Amino acid sequence: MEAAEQSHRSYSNRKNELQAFDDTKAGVKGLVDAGVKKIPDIFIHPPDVFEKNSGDKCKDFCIPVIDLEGLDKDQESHQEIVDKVRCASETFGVFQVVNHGIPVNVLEEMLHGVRRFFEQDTEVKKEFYTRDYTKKVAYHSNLYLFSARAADWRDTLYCVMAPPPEPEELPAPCRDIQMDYSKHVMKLGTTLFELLSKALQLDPNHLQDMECAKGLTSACQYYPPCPQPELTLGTTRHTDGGFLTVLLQDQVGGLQILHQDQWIDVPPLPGSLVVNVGDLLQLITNDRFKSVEHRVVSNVIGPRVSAACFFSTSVVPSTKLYAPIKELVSEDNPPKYRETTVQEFSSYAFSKGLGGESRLLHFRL
Ligand SMILES: O=C(O)CCC(=O)C(=O)O
Ligand SMILES: [Fe+2]
Repeated sequence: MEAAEQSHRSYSNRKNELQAFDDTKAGVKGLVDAGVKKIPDIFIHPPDVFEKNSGDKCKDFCIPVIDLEGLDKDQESHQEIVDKVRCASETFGVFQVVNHGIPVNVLEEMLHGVRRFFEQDTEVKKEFYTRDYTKKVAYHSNLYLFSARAADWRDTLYCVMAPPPEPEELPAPCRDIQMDYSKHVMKLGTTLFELLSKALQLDPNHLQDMECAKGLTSACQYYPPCPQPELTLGTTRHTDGGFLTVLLQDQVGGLQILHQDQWIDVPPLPGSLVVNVGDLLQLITNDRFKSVEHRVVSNVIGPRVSAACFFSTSVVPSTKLYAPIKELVSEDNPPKYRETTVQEFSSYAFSKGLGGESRLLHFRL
C-alpha cells in the first residue's frame, strides 16, 4: 500500500473510532464497565509524553503548602502568608492551601457528588452528553476528542457556576453540593485575589475590581482505573486559561506540574485545595506570576475524582479589556502583552486545545 493511502486509511479509521466512542455517550467509564483490558488505539499517547518524570528528584521541589489559619491573627502572620503566596506564584505558579475555611465535610461531599454523577445509570447520564459548548451544563469525554493527538482516559462534567445556574439545571446527583461548594469557592476566591493583590503591592481590591473573581466554571473530572496507564494520560499537559484555578482532588494522586523541565507530583493532602495561576493572571501581571503547566497521569487504581473551579469570565459577555496592570510595568519592564478581552483569549485558547505551545505567545508584543 502507498504510504499516503495508508496514512489516509489510518486517519479515517481513527476518525471512525473516535466517532464510535463519542456515539456511545458512555465515556471512558463505559469502556471500563465493559471490561476492556487493552486500551483502544485512540487513547495511546506518543511515547515522548512520558519523558522527564522527576522520579526521586521530586523530593527536591516541594510544592508550597500555605496555611491560611493565621490570616486574621495578627499583622505579622498575615504578611507571612502574603509573602508565601508571592513566592509560590512567582516560582511555581501553584500552591496548596490548608485551613482555607471550606469545611472538610463539604469537600468530601463534593467529591462524593462528582462520583455519584458519573456512577449513576448510564442511560440517565447520557441526557447530559453534549459537545454544544454554549450549554451551561455539559457532560462528555475529552473536550478536544476530535482534534487532539490522543484521547485522555477521563470523563468530564462542565458547569457554569457564576453567574449561578438555577439549581434544576444541574444534574440531581450533585446539584445541592455543587451549589454549596461553589459558594464556598467564590468566598475563598475573594480571599485569594486579595492576597494576590497584596503580593503584587497593589490595593487589596485591585484584582477583584478587575473582575477576576466574578465568573466561575467548574470541571468535575472522573478518571476510571486504567488497565495500561503507561500508554495514556488522564489529562494532557496544559495551562488553565482563566485567572486562577481552585482544584479539589481525592486521595488517589496523579496530578503533576512541570517545573524546571521536570514533572513533579502534587501529592494529595487531606483537606487541602490546589491553587494555580492561569494564563490571564500571567498576562495581567506581565509574567510576574506564572501560569503552570500541569497534567494528570493514569493509574491502575481508581476511579480518581477531582473538581476544578476556574475563575474566568469567559461565559459572561463583556468587552472589558485586559492588559498588563499599569502599576506593574515601567520603562525597564515594558508591557509584554497586548490588550485583549477574556472572550477573545478564551476562544483562542479553545481553538488551540491542550498540549501545544503557550497560548500566551499569540498575545505577546
Ligand atoms: O484532575 C485534576 O487534578 C486536574 C484537572 C485539570 O487540570 C483541569 O481540569 O484543568
Ligand atoms: Fe488544568
